[in-house]
Amino acid sequence: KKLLPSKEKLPPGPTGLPIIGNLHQFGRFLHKSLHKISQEYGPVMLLHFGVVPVIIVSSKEGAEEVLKTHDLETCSRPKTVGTGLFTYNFKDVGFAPFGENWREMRKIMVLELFSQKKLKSFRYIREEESELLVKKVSNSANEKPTSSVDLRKVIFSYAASIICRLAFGQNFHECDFVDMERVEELVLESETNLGSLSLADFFPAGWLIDRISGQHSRLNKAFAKLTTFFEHVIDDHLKTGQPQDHSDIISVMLDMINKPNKVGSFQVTDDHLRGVMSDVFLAGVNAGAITMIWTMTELSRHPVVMKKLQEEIRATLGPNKERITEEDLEKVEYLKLVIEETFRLHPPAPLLLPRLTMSDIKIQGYNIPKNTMIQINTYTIGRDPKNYTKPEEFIPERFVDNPIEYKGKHFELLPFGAGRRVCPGMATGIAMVELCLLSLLYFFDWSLPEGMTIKNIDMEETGAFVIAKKVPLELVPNLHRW
Ligand code: HEM
Repeated sequence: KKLLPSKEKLPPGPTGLPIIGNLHQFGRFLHKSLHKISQEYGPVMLLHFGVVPVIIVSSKEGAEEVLKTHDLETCSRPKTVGTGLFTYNFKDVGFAPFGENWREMRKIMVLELFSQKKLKSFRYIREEESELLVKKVSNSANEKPTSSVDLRKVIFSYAASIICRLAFGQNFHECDFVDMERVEELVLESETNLGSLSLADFFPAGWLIDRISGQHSRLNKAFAKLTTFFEHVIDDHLKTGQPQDHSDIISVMLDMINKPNKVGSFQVTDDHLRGVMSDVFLAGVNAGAITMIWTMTELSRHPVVMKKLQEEIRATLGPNKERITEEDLEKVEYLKLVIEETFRLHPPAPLLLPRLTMSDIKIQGYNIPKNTMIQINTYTIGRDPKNYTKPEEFIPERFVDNPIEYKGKHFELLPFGAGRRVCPGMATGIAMVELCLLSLLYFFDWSLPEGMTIKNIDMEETGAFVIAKKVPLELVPNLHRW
């Protein structure tokens, strides 16, 4: 009652139980449970996660109001136990509440990683890593009999190598403190714990149950692994005396930590450095890798689309190319549509990141008080028959001559979010995704492992904020003969 003082014109929602609210109505995946509940209660709902009221928005119009009309009022983030831990007490970008800390960290991140200049100068890293990826897959294709490839491993290793080279200045192919073969385990475990809901988030004495249930210890163990990895990276920078050369974001931030600022101005601390590393490593590797895996999965389930796509790619780029470059990305129109369609059906972060209202606002005519958490369900928006015909089907052609694109201006497709908190890594993420897919589809013909049929392809999901394919995708690569 205290949190929602005005009963006037609140959104509808299912009646909850005392203390636990609506938690008992949720299944394993929040986005799917909320999708189901929204079919009954409509596109703006009020639910209670324990004692915490949460507004769920599941329509294009509602999303536009939250992310565009009320951008300044809704651009803060609520705090949870998991996000506090993995972001070094909200000293990162993704989960920092709106304010100076967020503004300064986002500025540094954009300048050091995502400016036009950086995007251009990091191009050779992305291209080199995609060549290495092709070499790795070729090795399996050259084996006799040809063996299948675990695309999850290969793709995670590709994404992690790019992110770590451009952000941490670290070439993981030559580094002995991280096992690149198992990098996906580190990323997926950290992300799942970061996004997992602790009871302490929803009940006044929930922390006690978290300790008894083991949730507290699980979070801390996963966090310790990630921290150990970061400490190695930082030590490496300190050892080689790099802080002054400003060649990567870690060097730049170490330099800022060592130079105390004038009284009253913003001071970068050790926690800011680790918070940014956490964002870059988890957000940067995970969402991109997951998108590539879902795209290859959907193509394997739709051989007609796969064939059309490969024919278009090979006809456009011509035969016997030695390597794919980012210039080639401009030429392959249908690949972009296939990725858009994958984003629609498998948005990597289906609920985006939660928002917190900073003043009283109205969404679709309902009163939403200050300090209320808002979740936008892009999973439902992507499946809304008002936005898309035959929404459950994978039809990339729906985007032909269609102005909808994914950059945050069209609210029926929001894989990167929109507004002030839109993903700053969008251009890097999309370049990584397109380059990897183009390389895999130009050089190889793909088939399912022996005995497997399209019907057996498992579509089960896993994850918390970011939703991945649970069962690794195994496919057999065959080098394409011209
Ligand atoms: C295909 C790749 C990617 C996808 C689909 C993706 C998706 C997203 C989404 C949905 C959000 C939440 C936006 C919102 O709440 O409105 C987000 C935020 C964010 N992403 Fe990405 N992302 C990708 C790549 C990257 C990369 C490569 C990086 C960094 C290396 C990155 C760093 C971040 C950060 C720091 C935020 C938080 C922004 C803020 O709160 O101000 N992302 N991303």
